Amino acid sequence: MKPLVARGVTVSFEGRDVVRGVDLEVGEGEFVALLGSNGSGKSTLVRAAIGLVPMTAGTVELFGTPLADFRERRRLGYVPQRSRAVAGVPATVREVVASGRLAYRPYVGRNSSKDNAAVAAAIARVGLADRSRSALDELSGGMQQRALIARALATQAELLVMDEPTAGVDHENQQVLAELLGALVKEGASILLVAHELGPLRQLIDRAVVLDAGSVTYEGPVDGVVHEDHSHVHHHAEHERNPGIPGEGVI
Ligand SMILES: Nc1ncnc2c1ncn2[C@@H]1O[C@H](COP(=O)(O)OP(=O)(O)OP(=O)(O)O)[C@@H](O)[C@H]1O
Repeated sequence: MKPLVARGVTVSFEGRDVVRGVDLEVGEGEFVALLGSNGSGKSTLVRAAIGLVPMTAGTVELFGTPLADFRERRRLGYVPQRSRAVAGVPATVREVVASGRLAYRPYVGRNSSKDNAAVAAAIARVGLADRSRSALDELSGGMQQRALIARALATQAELLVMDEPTAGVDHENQQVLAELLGALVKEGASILLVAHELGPLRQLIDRAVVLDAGSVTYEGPVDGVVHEDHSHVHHHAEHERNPGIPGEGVI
């Protein structure tokens, strides 16, 4: 059963279509990259596909179940854009990762030893064992990103949806991320990754989908993607409109 099948997805904000009738699939064990410039609708599309943003039109099935009936949230690991997730959150690495286990709890209560073991394993896996008590906002961008990934790992998700995990992350951390994601795919995970630039992740991608102004303009091997870094053109325009916003993809 395919982890994700989306058909004809349209999302409108204030009467403007920012995603226009997009089809998107992620097969079992597949690593799909969703590429495109700033504002092309990538985040909105993936957020709609997992039910975080309402669709104006279209259908989505997660693991063969229509989105509206999908209850197995634990099968899904969402790694939001770092800025969206981290801004103003004083939590420690451990707390953030432990929040990934909430889907397993039948009611609010203490963590079980199984929860604690899953949290510790996920933190170790991303190489943050010695930082688990650090506040997230004291860590580097790359470490924050790894903590967010650990949260998704702690849920033992089958489909990981990651929004720009490489944005603002140095090359060494991108390499760590590539190794980690490569290992997860080998273990059978499916991944939908939103990105501007793929860096060391490029070699892992099975299929690329390019969005432009809310529509798919390319789908196929990553080597066939042209003008991948046209994003910078838009990117600068975005910054001029939002001069207070620092860094790549930090909106
Ligand atoms: N909640 C919202 N309300 C109104 N407009 C929105 C909202 N979220 C996104 N938009 C607009 O929708 C368009 C697509 O945004 P989206 O974040 O999906 O693009 P993106 O391709 O992911 O870009 P980025 O790389 O900057 O995240 C943009 O013009 C954005 O301003």
